Amino acid sequence: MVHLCNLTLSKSLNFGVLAVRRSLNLRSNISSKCSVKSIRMENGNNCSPKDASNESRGALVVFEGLDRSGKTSQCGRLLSYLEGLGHSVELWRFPDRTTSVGQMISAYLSNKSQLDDHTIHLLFSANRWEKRSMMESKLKAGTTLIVDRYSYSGVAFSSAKGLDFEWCKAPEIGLIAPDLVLYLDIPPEKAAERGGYGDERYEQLEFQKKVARHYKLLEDSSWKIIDASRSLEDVEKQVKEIVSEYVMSCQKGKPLSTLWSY
Ligand SMILES: Nc1ncnc2c1ncn2[C@@H]1O[C@H](COP(=O)(O)OP(=O)(O)OP(=O)(O)O)[C@@H](O)[C@H]1O
Ligand SMILES: Cc1cn([C@H]2C[C@H](O)[C@@H](COP(=O)(O)O)O2)c(=O)[nH]c1=O
Repeated sequence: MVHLCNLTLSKSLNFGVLAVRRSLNLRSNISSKCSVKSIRMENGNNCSPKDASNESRGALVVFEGLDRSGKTSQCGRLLSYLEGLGHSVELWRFPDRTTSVGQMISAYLSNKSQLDDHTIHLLFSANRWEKRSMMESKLKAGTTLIVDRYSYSGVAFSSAKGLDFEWCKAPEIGLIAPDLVLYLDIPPEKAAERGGYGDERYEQLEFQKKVARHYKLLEDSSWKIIDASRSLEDVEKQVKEIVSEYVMSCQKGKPLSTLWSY
């Protein structure tokens, strides 16, 4: 089914570099605009007809899961692994607290400010939109992006507060769809036993149980569920086994697509 999306992408705002850019950059074919017709995909819509041209690109690999499920630890390990294989790869995270929007989010999460639930939801989304065009450029230039949290966190956490699920998804429509979502699955009670839990606003056991239920509603064909209650090394091994295949298929020219299919 043909689906019109007519996206006009904003120019990238300050690219607060959490990203670690290293290693070989195999190609440079940078286009930061996309204004277009799209075709429905399994977990999203094609970004533009041009993106269906089988050009080599980097993969968008997203880690999701409850607070303290081990995402940051696994992102770091995967970064080292892919760099070791000679890939161009960067590590990103959302919220990106370095931008002015990100600083508002950070103040909210650390209980230094209060915001209406809808407002903070839209700020989280805006924080992804301000990176959207840079994300597309990097991927098209052949850089694989490992991203610590993305739109799924946005929807799972806000809908767990009671906001309408579809309303929560709406501002994410048109962001780049991940090629792979690695969901680190852990019982909320076990995550709560891990270091540093309880420092920020959402790190409360009963709330995290609700978030886990809302995450499950978001699972689609791009997801792989990983048992994150195992050792760091066992989780790392499984992540590596899964990711290589996705990086290769993007190198072979899998088209970019956008969130969100219905
Ligand atoms: N598989 C594991 N087994 C035991 N401890 C782990 C494992 N993975 C991570 N940890 C520990 O749990 C804590 C949280 O890990 P990490 O920061 O990677 O999680 P996170 O999902 O990124 O957390 P958050 O979302 O709250 O930022 C750290 O102290 C880390 O060393
Ligand atoms: C991206 C995103 C995150 N959240 C929540 C999830 C976590 O509780 C915090 C971020 O903590 P981290 O240690 O920096 O991962 O924010 C959210 O509610 N909505 C989002 O879009």
